[in-house]
Amino acid sequence: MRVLEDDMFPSTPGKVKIERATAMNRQLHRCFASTSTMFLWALFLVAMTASYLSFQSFVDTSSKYFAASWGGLHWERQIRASAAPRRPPGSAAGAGMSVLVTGAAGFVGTHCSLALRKRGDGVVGIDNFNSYYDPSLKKARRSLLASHGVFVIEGDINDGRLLAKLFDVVPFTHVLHLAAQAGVRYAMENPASYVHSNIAGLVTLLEACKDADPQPAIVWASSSSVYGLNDKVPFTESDRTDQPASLYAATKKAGEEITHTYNHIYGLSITGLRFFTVYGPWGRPDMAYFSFTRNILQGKPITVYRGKNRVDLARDFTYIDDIVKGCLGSLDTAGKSTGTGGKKRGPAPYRIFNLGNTSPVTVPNLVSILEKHLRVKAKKNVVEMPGNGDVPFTHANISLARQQLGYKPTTNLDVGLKKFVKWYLSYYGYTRGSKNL
Ligand SMILES: O=C(O)[C@H]1O[C@H](OP(=O)(O)OP(=O)(O)OC[C@H]2O[C@@H](n3ccc(=O)[nH]c3=O)[C@H](O)[C@@H]2O)[C@H](O)[C@@H](O)[C@@H]1O
Repeated sequence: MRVLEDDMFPSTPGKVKIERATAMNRQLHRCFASTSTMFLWALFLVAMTASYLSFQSFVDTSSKYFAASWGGLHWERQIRASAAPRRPPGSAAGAGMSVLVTGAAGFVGTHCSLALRKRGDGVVGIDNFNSYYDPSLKKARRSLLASHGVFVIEGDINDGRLLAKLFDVVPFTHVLHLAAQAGVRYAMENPASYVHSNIAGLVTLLEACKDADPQPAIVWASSSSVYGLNDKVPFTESDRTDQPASLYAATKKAGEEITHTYNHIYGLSITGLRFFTVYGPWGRPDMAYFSFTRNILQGKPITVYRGKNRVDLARDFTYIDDIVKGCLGSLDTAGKSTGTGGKKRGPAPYRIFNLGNTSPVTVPNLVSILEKHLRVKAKKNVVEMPGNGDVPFTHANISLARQQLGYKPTTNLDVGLKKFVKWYLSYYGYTRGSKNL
């Protein structure tokens, strides 16, 4: 510091004060000038950063907006192409349907969409790709559908504007409504999601259908869980369904009542299908057969629930291909809706069918079959069924579906699980005989 001062100031004493003062003024001025320059630079940088950030957020928002957006000529063209039936004119099977499949990237939705497409019907899918379970599986299903010419829109059934637009672009003859919040026990974790999809979403969809001209016929997924605490076996469509054991079941039962209202007031043709624990390739990872398979292969324990008095739980497990036949049979036999311009012109069909397998299997038996096909022993924790909405058993009477839809399940649990395991190993990259199996 000392050295610096000496260097800066001349040694002549008389001049020192003046020169020092002048020098100090210069210094101060320089200093002031550089501070204000720095201040200006700082201001400039702040302004640049702020405009960069706001530009970024604009880009983010608009890219989100554009990603979630729909509409436009290209979009409409894709929808029309996907919705167009491809049956040869004059073919024995008739002209072909144009079906809007909700939940098309879901398990049952994918299988039904493919089956419809393969026989020459037009299909447009809609799915919100939510994260209830691994969305990458839903995206893989969407790719499979795309490879067969089925276009799946990413959108929510709660979006009334989107639905109105869809009916504007395509006069769908049928709606296969499979979008839902599924899962019995998850309702205790996230009750609102059941109300959002199974109640509010359903009403939004029905509103769009009732306003559509022509009105489509609707086939939709109810559930075996509506039988709730009913203990009269096998479960028949006319049995009591006013004692649900879970919120999930209650929302499905509400769906049956809500669809009845739209049938009664607006003349919508309605078919509700009570599915019984559907399983198979491309299935739902939240279901027991799927999560058991995953855990068994990873050497992790599985929890097997048991009923009161050590009674095993049982389900009327139904293979996906049988369910698909039931869904297509329902679409084929659904009578027309009768309303136009939101007004009913006459009575329209209202039907409810069980789609089950008619031979319940206990959960421990399910585990044994999986062990056999996986060639791995399960580590089982057997615990008493918690009070979480589960019911001890299900068993379908399918006489009505057999009679009216020609529904006849042909795959037993052993055969069905063998097919599931084959798919699972291939999809998740396991190779028999290698060290990963
Ligand atoms: O048929 C139906 O209506 C319903 O079928 C299934 O519900 P659920 O039968 O409970 O099917 P899983 O969750 O696969 O359970 C099957 C059986 O395994 C048992 N389980 C489940 C999970 C577990 O960790 N351990 C276990 O023992 C359950 O108690 C049940 O008895 C579906 O998840 C519902 O979406 C569908 O509506």
